[in-house]
Amino acid sequence: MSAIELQQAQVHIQQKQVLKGIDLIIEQGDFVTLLGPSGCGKTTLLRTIAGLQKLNEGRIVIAGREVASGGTAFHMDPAKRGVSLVFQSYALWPHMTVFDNIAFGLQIRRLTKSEIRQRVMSSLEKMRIPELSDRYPGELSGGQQQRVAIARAIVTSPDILLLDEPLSNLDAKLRTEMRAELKRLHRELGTTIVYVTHDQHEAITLSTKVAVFFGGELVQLDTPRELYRHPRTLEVAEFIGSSDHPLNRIDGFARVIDQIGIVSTPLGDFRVEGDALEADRQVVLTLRPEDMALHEHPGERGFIPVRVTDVLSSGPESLVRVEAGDIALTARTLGDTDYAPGRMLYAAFREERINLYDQLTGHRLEAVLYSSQHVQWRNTTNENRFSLSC
Ligand SMILES: Nc1ncnc2c1ncn2[C@@H]1O[C@H](COP(=O)(O)OP(=O)(O)OP(=O)(O)O)[C@@H](O)[C@H]1O
Repeated sequence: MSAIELQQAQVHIQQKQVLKGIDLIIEQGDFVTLLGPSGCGKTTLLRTIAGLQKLNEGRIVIAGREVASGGTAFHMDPAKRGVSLVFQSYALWPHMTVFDNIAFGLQIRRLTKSEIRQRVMSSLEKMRIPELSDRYPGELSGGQQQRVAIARAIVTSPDILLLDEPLSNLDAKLRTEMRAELKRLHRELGTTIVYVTHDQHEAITLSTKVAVFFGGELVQLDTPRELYRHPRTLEVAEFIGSSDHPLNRIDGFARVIDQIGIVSTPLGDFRVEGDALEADRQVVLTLRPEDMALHEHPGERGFIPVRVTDVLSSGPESLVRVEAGDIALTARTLGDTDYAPGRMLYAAFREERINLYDQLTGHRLEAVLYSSQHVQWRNTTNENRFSLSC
């Protein structure tokens, strides 16, 4: 039985369709991150699962029980859904001690005093802050307040924990620390976690699966590794790993010649195997900066000559920006690389990491590309071209 199942979930807010028919299955014990740019509907989806937002169309099923249905206008009370929500703002009561903040949810369940004490302290221990139990929220740092908010959410042993950008108010160092804590907590509790963030680094390091949203639609649900390696659309490819390490994009034209699939690009021809090349079409090849190596010599495999434009070094790694004719490319290298602008180098691609997209639809084509081992270097008038030899 899945932990959460959304079927064609639609939500309208003030005449606007904020969620456009979401189909999403979250398995028990998963740590699923809802990721996407600001305004794509992540928080709305979390609030709809929690029951703080009404569903207009579709169904939501939690642990086998229907909790919301657009068709029958059924809406189960949030308190009965077996979920616990932690907000971005910690929402602690300032006039209560940490202990009382956490105990509050248990007191209304009519547990005995000793049961409450035992559960509150166990929850504080899980968050590694038992010594803070008598303090007031105003006496705590941001990171400590966030730990208390999470301790309060787990004290009722919910089956599902919903976290809405819980780390966004913390500084970078604390955020890294809390990420590790959340990962540990997930491992130890085995609770299903649904986590909202627009920070892709956070999504990739924390989650068992990432759900990527654009404009109220779920575009891809995958493991972090698959999402990074095989983004389903160009939009997802650009979004994942974008800001610091821009994706390399090369336009091409795919066709079949003598039953061999070929993609012609300004950098040369690639041989393609796959079932997606039945018709001539404009395509885009993408390659991450770490999948392009730079060499000082041309080698035997027909590396592509490139000219260095600049180098951005951050110490542990360097981004080397180069040009191959009109095409700008970025390579990511380990260490403090230093090439003078204008220097000629030779680029080699990890072909198995190249993704191919239909330029018109932006969808990824199922295809495998081969370049160097099938391509012979040809010294033509245009030094950036190399040609196919099969
Ligand atoms: N109460 C509301 N009134 C009007 N519009 C709303 C309301 N809540 C959400 N919206 C709209 O719904 C869309 C999705 O909002 P939502 O907060 O779910 O996005 P988000 O992906 O979580 O964004 P962020 O990362 O900025 O928090 C936005 O266009 C937002 O303006």
